[in-house]
Amino acid sequence: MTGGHPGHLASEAGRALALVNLRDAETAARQRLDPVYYDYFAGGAQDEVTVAANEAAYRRRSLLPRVLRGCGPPRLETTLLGQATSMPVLMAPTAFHRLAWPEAEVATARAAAAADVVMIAAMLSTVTVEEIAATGAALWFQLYIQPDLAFTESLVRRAEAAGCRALVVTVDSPALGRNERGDRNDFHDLPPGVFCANMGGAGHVRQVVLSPEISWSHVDWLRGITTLPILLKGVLHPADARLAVEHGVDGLVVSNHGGRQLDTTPASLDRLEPVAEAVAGRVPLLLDGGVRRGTDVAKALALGAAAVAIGRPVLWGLAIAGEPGVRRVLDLLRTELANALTLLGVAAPGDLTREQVVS
Ligand SMILES: Cc1cc2nc3c(=O)[nH]c(=O)nc-3n(C[C@H](O)[C@H](O)[C@H](O)COP(=O)(O)O)c2cc1C
Ligand SMILES: CC(C)CC(=O)C(=O)O
Repeated sequence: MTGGHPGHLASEAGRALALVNLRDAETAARQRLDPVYYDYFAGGAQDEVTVAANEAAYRRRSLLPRVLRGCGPPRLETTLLGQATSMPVLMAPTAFHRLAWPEAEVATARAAAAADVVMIAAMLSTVTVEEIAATGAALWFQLYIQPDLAFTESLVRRAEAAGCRALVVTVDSPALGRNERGDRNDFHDLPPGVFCANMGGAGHVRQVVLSPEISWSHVDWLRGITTLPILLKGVLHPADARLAVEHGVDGLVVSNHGGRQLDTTPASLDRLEPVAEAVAGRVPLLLDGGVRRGTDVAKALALGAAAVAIGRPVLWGLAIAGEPGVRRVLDLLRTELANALTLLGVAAPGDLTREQVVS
């Protein structure tokens, strides 16, 4: 073999190609990131019990392949709430991409567009939703409903005008989770030049309000002001899933916010079946938290998710190499998922069945 291992290349493309899996991406990102920002991205609430539980839940379950089905190469294309995507994997909304890479969410969105996956753009992005949309990526918009409903409505109108195709309302955040890494690092403010671009205007940047006053009446209000599909992100209890359907919600993201809100909540994967039973197929379910392997995606789909979302791995790819880094993360997961489905003996994600996951 001639030439160096791609890891020896200094270029962004070389660094991206050197990644063999999503776990490598965290290791490589950690080497490049300011330790304070690494801690912000990697960390969770308090003892990080839930952060660990999310990944452990995938390890606890086994996959049961079928043989001799002659399926041919699997087809990964999926449609979610009318949105076509190249695979059942979305980018979860994550705040503050400029802490990872100068082009921030624009680089992330370019990777989403190149990979033909949906990016759920965070309300707390460091470039505006209009700039993110200008990349041509398929976007959904994540919203923290603000007590100032006029301001919240203005954000919804901007997301609609920018072409976002769904609203993802985060409901697990009536307060901020207690991130002790941030306390130790004294990381409580964004550095100069980094700000919540969607919250700006009239010369000042609004503080986000994570309000314990937000209730189902706000969901009803939102339902009344927009025709976009509404998903609630952060539902773990079957009773809440039922209420969501009754309130006209179009989809749910089963999520514990990557273990960053209430610590010691169960692994999101462990809540998928109870929530699926409660909604009984009336709305599609997404799942996030701890998805790091194609086999993880397969397990989530077999247990009832229409798709999964990944949070931190996107940030790791971004921190390593910007757009090519994020593309690499998505390519690796796509290749792993295709390989897993082939080995499972299924032709498409929708052909996975419940009994192919055993405990
Ligand atoms: C650094 C970081 C910032 C996040 N910011 C948001 C946010 O602004 N809004 C939101 O709904 N979820 C946010 N999340 C949660 C993610 O959407 C997602 O639920 C979680 O990251 C999934 O777990 P994973 O990182 O293990 O894939 C954030 C997660 C991380 C790691
Ligand atoms: C600033 C926070 C509200 C963003 C977030 O959701 C998170 O860091 O998990």
